[in-house]
Amino acid sequence: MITARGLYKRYGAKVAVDHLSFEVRPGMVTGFLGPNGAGKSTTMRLMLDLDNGGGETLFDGRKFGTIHHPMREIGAVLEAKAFHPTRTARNHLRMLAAGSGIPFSRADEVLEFVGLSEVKTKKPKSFSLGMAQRLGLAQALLGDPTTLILDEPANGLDPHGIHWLRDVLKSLAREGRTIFVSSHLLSEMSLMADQLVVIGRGTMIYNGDVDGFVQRFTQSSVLVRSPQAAQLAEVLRRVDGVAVSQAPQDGALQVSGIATATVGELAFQHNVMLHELATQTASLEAAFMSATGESEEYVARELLGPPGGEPALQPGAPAEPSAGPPAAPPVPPSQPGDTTPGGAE
Ligand SMILES: Nc1ncnc2c1ncn2[C@@H]1O[C@H](COP(=O)(O)OP(=O)(O)OP(=O)(O)O)[C@@H](O)[C@H]1O
Repeated sequence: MITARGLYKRYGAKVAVDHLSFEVRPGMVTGFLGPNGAGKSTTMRLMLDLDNGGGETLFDGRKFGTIHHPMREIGAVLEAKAFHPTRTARNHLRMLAAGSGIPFSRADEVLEFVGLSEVKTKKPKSFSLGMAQRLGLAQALLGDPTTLILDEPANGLDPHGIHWLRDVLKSLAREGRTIFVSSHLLSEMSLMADQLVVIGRGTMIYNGDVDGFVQRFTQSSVLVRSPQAAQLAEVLRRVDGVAVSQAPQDGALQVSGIATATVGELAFQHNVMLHELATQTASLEAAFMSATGESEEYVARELLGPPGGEPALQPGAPAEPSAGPPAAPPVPPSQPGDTTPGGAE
């Protein structure tokens, strides 16, 4: 169990993490979400005593600094490529193992586990980002820790790698470990996480289960198909607070502001035949956009105006807010579920 209390960090006048308190429970995966610059990495660094700031974090009731061999209790990956520049992958892990009283044989075990056995005698500087992520996870698992803290571990992994990572983290959680993982891949997070901590501009937006987050920040709707759709739409529009729209292609009704069961009851009462009646729940991505839209700090702006018109932003001109880093260059269409406007850190 991780207990974070009053975490606080300021860079000059900028408050990066603003009195964050939350718990991360064992036996499940807790996702850590927030827009770019929300303070996720800073929070993780504070939790691991890698940054000076306010507040405290307890791991099963103990502060990080008081744990004798932290690697054997807490495995962390905060930066994908933080490896020794000249050692091989295996020697890098052996060196860390030696410092924590972990047998050398464990290095080969974890390399095998993450699928890097074939390249264990290669230097990590030649590794792709995805391979580096795998080595980072191997490093985190070296001491067979009960707690894992991972910052963007899916970054750079291919679809197979992402699928593999999800299975690994879920099964590690099922073994009773505490898993705290940040990611921008929301579709992935919706498949992986049980609980969420969502922050924006350093402050808490939501702390609870995934379904609760989606329910709180989106509105579910009801999909209805009926040969008497027009008649049913008329009935539904008479109900207070209900909005009905009809798809021009197939005549399906999209109804909001009413429970699915009530739609079924009204159809029955008015002798309307139904071919389909389904609750449509919004995605985690939709909930994230709605929950964090206000707290998005770094918002990409269009570089080019309409064809033939004035550019909206001259190349090289500063983007607001002026206190932040330079405007992100235009990015290609993002992956499904990827809300990162400008890529990783
Ligand atoms: N060393 C630093 N000096 C000054 N400001 C910093 C420093 N590190 C982070 N910040 C600022 O603190 C805020 C939080 O940054 P942080 O990297 O923790 O966010 P994040 O949620 O991890 O972002 P991302 O999703 O882009 O990785 C940002 O506004 C960032 O610019």
